[in-house]
Amino acid sequence: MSALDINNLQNSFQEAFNLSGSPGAVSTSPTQSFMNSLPQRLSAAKQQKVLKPFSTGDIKILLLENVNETAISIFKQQGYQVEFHKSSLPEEELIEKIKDVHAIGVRSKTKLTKKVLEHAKNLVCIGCFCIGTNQVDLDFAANKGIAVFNSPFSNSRSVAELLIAQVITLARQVGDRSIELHTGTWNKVSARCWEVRGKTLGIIGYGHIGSQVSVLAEAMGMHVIYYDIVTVMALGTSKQVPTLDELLNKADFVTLHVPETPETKNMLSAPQFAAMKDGAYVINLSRGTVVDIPSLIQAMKVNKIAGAAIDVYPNEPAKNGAGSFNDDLNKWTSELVSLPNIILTPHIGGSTEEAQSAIGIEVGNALTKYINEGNSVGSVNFPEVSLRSLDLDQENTVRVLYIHQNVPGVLKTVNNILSNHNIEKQFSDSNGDIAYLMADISQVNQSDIKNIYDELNQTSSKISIRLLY
Ligand SMILES: NC(=O)C1=CN([C@@H]2O[C@H](COP(=O)(O)OP(=O)(O)OC[C@H]3O[C@@H](n4cnc5c(N)ncnc54)[C@H](O)[C@@H]3O)[C@@H](O)[C@H]2O)C=CC1
Ligand SMILES: O=C(O)C(=O)COP(=O)(O)O
Repeated sequence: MSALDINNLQNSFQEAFNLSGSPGAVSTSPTQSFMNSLPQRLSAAKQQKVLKPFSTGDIKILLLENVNETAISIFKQQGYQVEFHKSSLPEEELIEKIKDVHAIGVRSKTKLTKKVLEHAKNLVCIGCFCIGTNQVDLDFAANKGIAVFNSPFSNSRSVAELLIAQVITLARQVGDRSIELHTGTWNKVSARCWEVRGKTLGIIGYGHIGSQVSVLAEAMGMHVIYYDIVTVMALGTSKQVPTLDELLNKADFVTLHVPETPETKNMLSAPQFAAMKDGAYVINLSRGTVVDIPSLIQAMKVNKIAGAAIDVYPNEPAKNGAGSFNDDLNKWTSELVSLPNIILTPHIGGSTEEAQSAIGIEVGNALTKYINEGNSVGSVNFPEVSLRSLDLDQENTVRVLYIHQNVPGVLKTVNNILSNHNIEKQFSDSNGDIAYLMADISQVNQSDIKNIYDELNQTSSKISIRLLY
């Protein structure tokens, strides 16, 4: 089913959206219900405490951190209710708002921790409108039946291009010359300014971004070496080196493109700076936890490191504005800004029109397909399950979405519950402790729907259930 076809999937019913409190007798007919006005249906549902067909107009989405308008437009086309904020929210406000919504869209700043997610009563999915997903407690979300989606490479090129700009900017001390001239000082120098041709770029993390960087750097005549925890195919004439130390010993420029994990925390600290060539340059466009900034400051003060470009920080301000990047946030900020040849950018690696627009479309469509169809393809914490579209021409067909613990015997129990009906199609997959079964069943009468729901709800390994029709 395409994103546009999803518009048609209105005859659906979803207890997980919790529009009507606990389930009671089913009283609305699926075909008639979509024709009713939303306020009518809502008020009927509230009074009778019935399970009722789901309408996209009931879905509430909270979008934070200036998620792109392409996503807003996709959600509005579906008729979802969209609440949009330009910045992230303080934790207490986030907790208040997350209680009510069915989906939330964030970028890299908003932390969706266990503490926050515990308050989410209706949440079925999270969209990270970026690459990184370290800001979300993925395991906790999965165990709560909340699928998380991201955009794995829509901003990779933007990051790689910025890295190339930073390599040349550092090699030529462009930042310092620009600051000087802004304040009226003409300082024409060539000492310790270099071409990048023939120099060695060391890439730590040769994934989507690192490998793109490799191609661009070689086009400028740089030699490329890289270090990664897995063996990755070398592009062009680049070479993988077996240890981080070897990379640090050989590279003129060291650039980081690893995710935030416990293993990458302070990956560059005092011993690693000591292992680098005298006069090397460091660039961090990955995550603020990966470089130990006080050690970097020290290495720059003794001229071990000739320059650095930093885009990401352990603590980043919640919103744009003057005075927000200061020592209250990161204790060393004033020391960092006073160093020569240091380029500081406010986490803009992925911030281009092209990237943001593409991310909005990609994640917007992924959330829509999950909400409307149960299709979890692309999820980072869930089994990836999809079925072709629900056959709307076929009367009395219901899609069962059953998220459960991955333990023996579940399929037997579930199929036993579904066995009075014709199982048209079914797909099930697991990812660690979580499993997800999707089935389209036909020959289901209105009165059967509540029974199916109740029986599935009593199964011991159930995490969450949605029924769409
Ligand atoms: N500054 C910005 O605006 C942006 C920052 N990022 C950051 O860049 C990171 C990398 O992005 P992608 O290249 O798309 O990720 P990716 O997942 O395609 O590649 C990451 C690579 O790092 C490697 N790796 C993981 N742990 C490692 C370790 N301990 N040592 C060495 N290698 C290790 C992986 O094997 C993989 O090849 C993201 O996780 C995100 O944190 C991404 C986009 C924009
Ligand atoms: O894509 C990523 O992981 C990034 O770091 C970019 O984050 P942002 O969308 O700019 O908050």
